[in-house]
Amino acid sequence: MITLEQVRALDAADPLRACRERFALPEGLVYLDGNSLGALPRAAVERQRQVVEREWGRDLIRSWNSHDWIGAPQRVGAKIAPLIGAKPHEVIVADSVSVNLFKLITAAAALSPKRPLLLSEPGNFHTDLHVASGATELVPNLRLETVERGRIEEALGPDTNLLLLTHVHYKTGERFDMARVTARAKDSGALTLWDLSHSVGAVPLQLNRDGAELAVGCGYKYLNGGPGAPAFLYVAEHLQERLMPVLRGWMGHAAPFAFTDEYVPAPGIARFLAGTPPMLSLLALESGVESFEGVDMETAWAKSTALFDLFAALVEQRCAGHGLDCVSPRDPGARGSHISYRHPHAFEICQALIEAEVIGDFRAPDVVRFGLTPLYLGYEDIWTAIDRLVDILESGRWREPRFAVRGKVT
Ligand SMILES: Cc1ncc(COP(=O)(O)O)c(C=O)c1O
Ligand SMILES: Nc1c(O)cccc1C(=O)C[C@H](N)C(=O)O
Repeated sequence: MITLEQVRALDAADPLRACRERFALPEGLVYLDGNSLGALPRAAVERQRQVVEREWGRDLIRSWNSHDWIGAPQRVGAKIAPLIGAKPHEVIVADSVSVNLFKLITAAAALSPKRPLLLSEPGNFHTDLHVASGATELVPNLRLETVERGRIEEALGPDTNLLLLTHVHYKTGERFDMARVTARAKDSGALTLWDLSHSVGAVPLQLNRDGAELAVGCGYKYLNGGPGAPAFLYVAEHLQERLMPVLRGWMGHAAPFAFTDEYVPAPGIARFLAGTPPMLSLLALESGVESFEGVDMETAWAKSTALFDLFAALVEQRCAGHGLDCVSPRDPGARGSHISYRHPHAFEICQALIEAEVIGDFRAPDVVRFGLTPLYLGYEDIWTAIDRLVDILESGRWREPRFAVRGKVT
């Protein structure tokens, strides 16, 4: 039996406890949705004020040079690099994950025009599959095939052009073995493009060590970059000069201010910029990435696994018989930083929890999902969340009709 005293002892011994102060979170709220929209870093508030009032308001267009706005995509990319085990010049911030997927799929597929297969898994995050299907209409001969994750390695072959996978599954939290899968794909002559949206800032990543060549990732989840924060993309050093962007914007030109008709890609990863970066959002993302300062990802991951284990154990201990079925792997090496449960009334339970100030989210058709963000969650938060969940399940309050009302966003 886990007790509140034991849980409080975990908080007292938590090396990341002080990090919570880096975030502005409403009192009494248990926020378990940082894997969908990260919390607000306190530093972002002052930084945004400064950017708006001084850099935009006073210095105006001079800020592109004087405040190095123009260098921000590379600068913030370089700050993300240590979180993913990449070199600073292998990461750049731009656009959304969806757009970056398009850029990398179309550029990478053109490297092997005789190989027609773009391989992914069914149930991958839908934007990945949608962008991939659009790319097949543009790249001659390319076709998209999805194969269940357990059969992906055997599906790789001489026809495979590109393997497109989400490292940590957005719904279940299942995690691929990046090193192994990348190596298998390489053996068959294919490149792998990893979507790190549910991994970056959550699980320790070593892209260089694991041989990863292409990746994209989200800025507004665990990186705490704010709603609609720009995303990032990674291209391994040795591939950068070989990839020719299809989406050719002036910011990715070798000399944007030469205003020439001819397209000459910028050297290195900068060619994957397209249009003008959204400076307010990009600088908010910089504050979000800086909220990891001094945090070792192995320490964060150790806390994530402990939060997960506590959550799972408390559900087992206190919610037995209420039909919650954990769909996330128990093996920490095989999962990310969220825990998900299947339940026929997952939507209503999720809504009742939100009313009780425990914010998780619902993923259709029947999953309630809880993000475990070690920087700003304490162990007692998990205890409180389960306390409120128990109350909702035992009282049957989730059956009240208002909890069945669906908004546009879940
Ligand atoms: C795995 C995954 N890929 C891509 C996206 C979409 O990213 P964006 O909205 O930046 O296109 C999300 C979530 O939004 C996601 O979870
Ligand atoms: N991007 C989102 C949004 O604009 C509204 C609501 C949710 C999101 C999300 O990021 C969803 C998230 N990618 C997921 O894993 O489900």
